[in-house]
Amino acid sequence: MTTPVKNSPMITQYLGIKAEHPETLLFYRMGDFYELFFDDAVKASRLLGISLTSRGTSNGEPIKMAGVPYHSAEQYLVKLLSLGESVAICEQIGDPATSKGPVERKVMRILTPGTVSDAALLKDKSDAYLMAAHTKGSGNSALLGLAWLNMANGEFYVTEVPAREWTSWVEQIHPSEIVLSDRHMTDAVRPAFECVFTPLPDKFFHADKGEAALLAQLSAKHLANLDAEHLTVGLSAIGALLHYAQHTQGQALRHVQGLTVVRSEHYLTLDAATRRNLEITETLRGQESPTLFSLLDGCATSMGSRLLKRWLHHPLRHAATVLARQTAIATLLSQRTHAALRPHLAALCDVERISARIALNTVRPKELAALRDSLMQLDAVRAVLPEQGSELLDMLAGAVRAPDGLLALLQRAVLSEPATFVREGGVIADGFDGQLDEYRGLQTNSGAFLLDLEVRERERTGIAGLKVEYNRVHGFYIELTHAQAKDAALPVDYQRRQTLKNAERFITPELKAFEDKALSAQSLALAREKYLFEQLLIALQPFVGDLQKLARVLAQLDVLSNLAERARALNWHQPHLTNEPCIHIQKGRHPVVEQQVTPFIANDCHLSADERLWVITGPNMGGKSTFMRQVALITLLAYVGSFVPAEHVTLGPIDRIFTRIGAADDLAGGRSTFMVEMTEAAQILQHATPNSLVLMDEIGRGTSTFDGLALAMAIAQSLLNTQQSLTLFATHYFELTQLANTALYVKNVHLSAVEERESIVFLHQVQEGPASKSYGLQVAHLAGVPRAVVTAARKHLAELEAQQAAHTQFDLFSAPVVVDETPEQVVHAPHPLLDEFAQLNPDEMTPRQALDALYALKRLS
Ligand SMILES: Nc1ncnc2c1ncn2[C@@H]1O[C@H](COP(=O)(O)OP(=O)(O)OP(=O)(O)O)[C@@H](O)[C@H]1O
Repeated sequence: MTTPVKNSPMITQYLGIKAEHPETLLFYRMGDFYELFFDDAVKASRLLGISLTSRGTSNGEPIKMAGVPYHSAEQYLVKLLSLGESVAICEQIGDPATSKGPVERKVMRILTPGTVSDAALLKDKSDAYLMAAHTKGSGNSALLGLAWLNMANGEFYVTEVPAREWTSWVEQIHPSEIVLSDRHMTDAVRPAFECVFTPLPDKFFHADKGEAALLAQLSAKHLANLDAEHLTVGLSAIGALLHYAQHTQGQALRHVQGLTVVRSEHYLTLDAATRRNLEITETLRGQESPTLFSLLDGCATSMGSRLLKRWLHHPLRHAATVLARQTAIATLLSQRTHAALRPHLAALCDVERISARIALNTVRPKELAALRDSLMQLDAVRAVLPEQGSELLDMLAGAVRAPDGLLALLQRAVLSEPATFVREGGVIADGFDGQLDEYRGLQTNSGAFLLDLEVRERERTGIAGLKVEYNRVHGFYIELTHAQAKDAALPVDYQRRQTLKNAERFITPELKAFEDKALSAQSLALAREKYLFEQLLIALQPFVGDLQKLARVLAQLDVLSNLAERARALNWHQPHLTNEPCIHIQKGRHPVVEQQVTPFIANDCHLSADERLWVITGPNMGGKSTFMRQVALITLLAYVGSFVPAEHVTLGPIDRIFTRIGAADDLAGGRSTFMVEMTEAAQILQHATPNSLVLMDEIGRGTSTFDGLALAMAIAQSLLNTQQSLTLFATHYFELTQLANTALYVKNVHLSAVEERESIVFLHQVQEGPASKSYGLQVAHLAGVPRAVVTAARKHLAELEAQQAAHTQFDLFSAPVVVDETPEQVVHAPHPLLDEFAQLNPDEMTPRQALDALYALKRLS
């Protein structure tokens, strides 16, 4: 037989609410504290380092309890969210004075890592996205629907892509939280980085419901109006996303007013490995600097910094938009406007996030005051913008306007320096509301009234020493000494209020009426302000859409003027775009490395349909990786619309940048160095096109020499002949430099270095031809490998070279004998092995066959 559970009414209420939020920490408001109970209390005390106590019993057991003060809850919430926890905020909504039993409470909103919008809980310069994902079909044809929302500004996106691109998209968007059907929640779907996964019942991922929710959210009649008529599984993701987002906010998402349908063909694709390798916003070690973003971000506003980050991660393929940005930067530079613009932009508040907070009814009075002050700056911003030269700037300048009526409303409604919270009062401006002015008048004018009353009562009673006074316990009173009270014939309306040792206190009907008014004026004023603030928020709702547009305009101006300033400070130049697939860079530099190394040696790069593949050799530390990355970064920056770190650049249309750089184990993912290397290579071979830029650094290094060489050779040939991509191929396999002798469109270059006694001096110059040697021993010496070891290695090397010379009829490192030379083709003295070699068709060989063929060649030598 089970004994009934004995709980207090309050704990019964708590358990009822908690049952609706089993996975979420419940912050249960009790007076000035948020309390947590039972397991939540244990978890919160561990995560937050707050003390664990107990209060009362449940079922005979002490109830564990931990709490945080209401006024400093934010710091605890920041910590919990950063740890990936979600918190349900349960407020008291009933009046404690009139409640029988526990005061009524309700969960007002749920804070989750992907749905926060409070400025204090978000990073200034980063966006936090909530994403929902769903798939349809299986195998190679499986389709992935992704919808993602930036709760802090209302931006809402959807796309449908092949399901195999899951990791790449998740790493690109980098959401803080991903909502998935509980059917799909497996470890296999988890991407490499930390992210919170929230399972939802499968019924929420329903395309029809998604369509209905989307149309209702955006007040649209048909999907075609939203350019979304082709969506299928994307709608399922949208449905779940909107449901979850509204559920957490406990209200409609009024700031979500549009949908961007993302199409891969709009953007230059950067796969996950490339984003990491190029260190766009995070170094390979996961730090925020030095990165391309940390170098470029001198934006005057947080809105600008966030937009710059988005731009850097989304280079465009639409040349006209890229050109428009370039022209805007050039115009700002030529008219030196960027410097004049900066102080005006720096004075602006975060219009983007404040508009979202207005829509979500979470805006604070000080934010409205900041918004008002920013709107007053807009004329000054517009005044310094160049009048002609860039259509984009003209368009932006035209849009730098406060929405009609908004500024006037804020000026009338909000005090110049309002209090932090409405509950403190002192938010609504004088003159905005007659009733509030009257309540405030009662408080401020009470001193004058009391003095006047005192004079009148002295006259009426003839007692010169009569005093009108106030204390908190007894309120207002007229005070007389015992003698005065006895002697005088007091007016009949004097009622005795209190008798003290030395004095008598009286009250009159007039004073009582005043007291009632004055004492209630303060609380009436507070209540009135709260009401007026709520009304103000309602009145502000229609402005949200225009404010969001204004925020986007200001952010663009900030990014463009920041890119202009950076271009001038860093000596960058405007790239030229052309229709031919090519990358021509003169005197290019690596933007980040050049800040750390002086002098940085600028280098050229020329890739085109006629010169598709550069085989890059040279010593370790020679600068191969730096050179390859700088080519990719210059390409990326050019398609962001920025100027670039090079003297002259001409670029054709580029669809993707692929990088296979560096070897890192993916221990967490259970993949070895070689497996990672081959997976990335496979991705490249499957997706690269003649318009792709491919960077291959030391492919094949992770396995045995022959396997590695065979694979490197076969991959290079495939890129050359099948994908026909623009390729930089850095390698330590000198055998690969032979490719230029047998194939068209290949060029050897090397990073130069000179020997100095036992050591080596790197020149970091890209020069034509293959490297003459690898300088491995000199680099080892430079790195501090003991002299004895280097000397022993030198001996081994001499022996190996002697053996090789005995077995080999040709010297891989010697310069080829040139018989005839044309710009397109170099003809070489025939070699007996080459006939055999020419028979091979690497494109049709498996890596194993390539390896076998290589052994066969070796036996022939
Ligand atoms: N163009 C340059 N001008 C000046 N210094 C450079 C240049 N390129 C590279 N360096 C310097 O050389 C160092 C090594 O460069 P990098 O890593 O690109 O060499 P690497 O040839 O790829 O070496 P490894 O083969 O060992 O990976 C860089 O950290 C930088 O300090």
